[in-house]
Amino acid sequence: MLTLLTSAQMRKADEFTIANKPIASIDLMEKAARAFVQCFLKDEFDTSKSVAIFCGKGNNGGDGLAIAHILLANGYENIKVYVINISKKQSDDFAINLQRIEESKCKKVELTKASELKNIKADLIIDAILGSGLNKPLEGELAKIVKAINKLNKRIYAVDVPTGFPAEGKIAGEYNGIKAYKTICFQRPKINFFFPESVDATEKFEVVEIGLDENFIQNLNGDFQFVEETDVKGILKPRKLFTHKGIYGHALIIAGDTNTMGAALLSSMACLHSGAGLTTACIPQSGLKALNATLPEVMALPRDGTLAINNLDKYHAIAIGPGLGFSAEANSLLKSLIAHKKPLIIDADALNTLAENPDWIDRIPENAILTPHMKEFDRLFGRNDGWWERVQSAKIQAQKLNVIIILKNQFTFICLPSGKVIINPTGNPAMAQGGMGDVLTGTIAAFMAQKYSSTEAAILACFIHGRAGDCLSKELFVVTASQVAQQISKEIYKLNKIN
Ligand SMILES: NC(=O)C1=CN([C@@H]2O[C@H](COP(=O)(O)OP(=O)(O)OC[C@H]3O[C@@H](n4cnc5c(N)ncnc54)[C@H](OP(=O)(O)O)[C@@H]3O)[C@@H](O)[C@H]2O)[C@@H](O)CC1
Ligand SMILES: Nc1ncnc2c1ncn2[C@@H]1O[C@H](COP(=O)(O)OP(=O)(O)O)[C@@H](O)[C@H]1O
Repeated sequence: MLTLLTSAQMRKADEFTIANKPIASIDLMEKAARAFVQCFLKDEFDTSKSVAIFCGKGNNGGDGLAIAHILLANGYENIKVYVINISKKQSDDFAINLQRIEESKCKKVELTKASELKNIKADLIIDAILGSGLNKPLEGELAKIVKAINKLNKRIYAVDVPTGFPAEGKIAGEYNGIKAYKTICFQRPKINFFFPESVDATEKFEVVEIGLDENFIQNLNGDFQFVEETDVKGILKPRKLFTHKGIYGHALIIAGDTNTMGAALLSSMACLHSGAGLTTACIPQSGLKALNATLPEVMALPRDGTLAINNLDKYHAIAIGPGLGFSAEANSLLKSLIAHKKPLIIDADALNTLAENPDWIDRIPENAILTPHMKEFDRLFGRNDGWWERVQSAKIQAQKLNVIIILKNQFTFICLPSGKVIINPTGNPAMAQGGMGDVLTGTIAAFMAQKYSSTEAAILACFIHGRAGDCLSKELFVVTASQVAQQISKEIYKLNKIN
């Protein structure tokens, strides 16, 4: 699991590396600039293009100056550096690199006013005005300069973080910073890149390694962690010889209503393909035919208004909610399940039922998993102004209630009772279609039935669900929830095989 860093922690990692490795601060900057250029050249190999590099006077600006130097050495002849005179202060490494630029053939001008930008005719722009040192919103002439740079309408590459975009913390109001095509950031992605608001600041980002001390970074107490394929491989267990269906647990999916039977089918299908030994779908009578016709492996537990919780003892994991609707029976089932202390997943309509019965929330069993999307989360725990606030709130609730909150989005945030937030990197917009969350719920239920811990089940399910969508989307514009459900077994197989 990769630990993500705040800007303050990044500075600590920087200081530690300089103090403990044989590398001086200016050489670390040079290394960062080289790593940036290497990445930049993968996209931009036409050295006849002209490049305008906008530099502030801190270390981000220092990087920009070093990048100018290295690009010149790589055959880019038409480089011009614009030093933005926004402050009297300058960092030591900026000063050293400025001296180097002044001694080179690189063209350099000082820029104080947005109006001076009118005549700039570069093919490409590199933004090195402000990086992780941003400590207040952009305003005054600097805001005007940034606006004018955006208006040049050229492809912008940002160094480490686009100027004006906070690397972490609340993203306030309307974004007025640099709108980059790509941000090439150092050692770790910025936490805020995982929130939807970042689309205004950068279309994409790429992380380059600059040689900071990895041991030190991993031992920092970072709240945010990032799942890697190796983590998933480390958790997944192979199916052993002589095992039988009883070993892999019995999952119960309480889902579906007259008009939303599909949700129950999708969840149950995903549960089957994710390896539960037995899957039972608790559905309305009206859905029996559909279930038997489409998923013959799944058993049915019809809901006829008399279902009682003592029928549920034999199940190893219970998921409730997909397409469940809002009946008195569904209400009382959820209420009694909460008291039942079984491995539990609460999704969709069951989350909305919880929101209408807030006094049940405190009684949710330990390590239960809640899988809200943004709207369901806000209904449950109150409105949030932006994603930073929402994830902070999910983090607090997961700790307070001792549950796992899987806050779903393009990047899904798995908030643990320990206060850690695990970011899932898989998944893509081809998956933005109804039923996808039902599939995730079935997958989590299957892993819980197979006796993975709630945390493991959450990590495995989110990663593999997204990976299935990623694999399918290589040749499909949109992937359906059924396709993802059916792909899951293949993805588990691939991950297990290479173990
Ligand atoms: N591992 C690492 O960490 C490495 C980091 N490296 C690089 O260092 C970068 C961080 O550099 P940095 O700390 O010097 O900050 P930077 O972003 O250049 O800002 C400078 C000054 O700007 C000012 N300022 C802030 N907000 C403002 C505003 N809204 N409007 C106007 N002014 C504003 C503020 O001055 P103040 O307000 O305090 O007077 C601040 O001190 C990082 O992004 C990466 O590129 C690599 O070189 C190597 C390894
Ligand atoms: N743009 C996207 N990128 C990655 N994953 C996505 C994207 N859009 C949707 N998903 C995934 O699809 C699922 C959608 O869940 P949800 O909104 O509950 O769907 P539904 O209610 O239709 O079943 C989540 O797991 C989410 O992470």
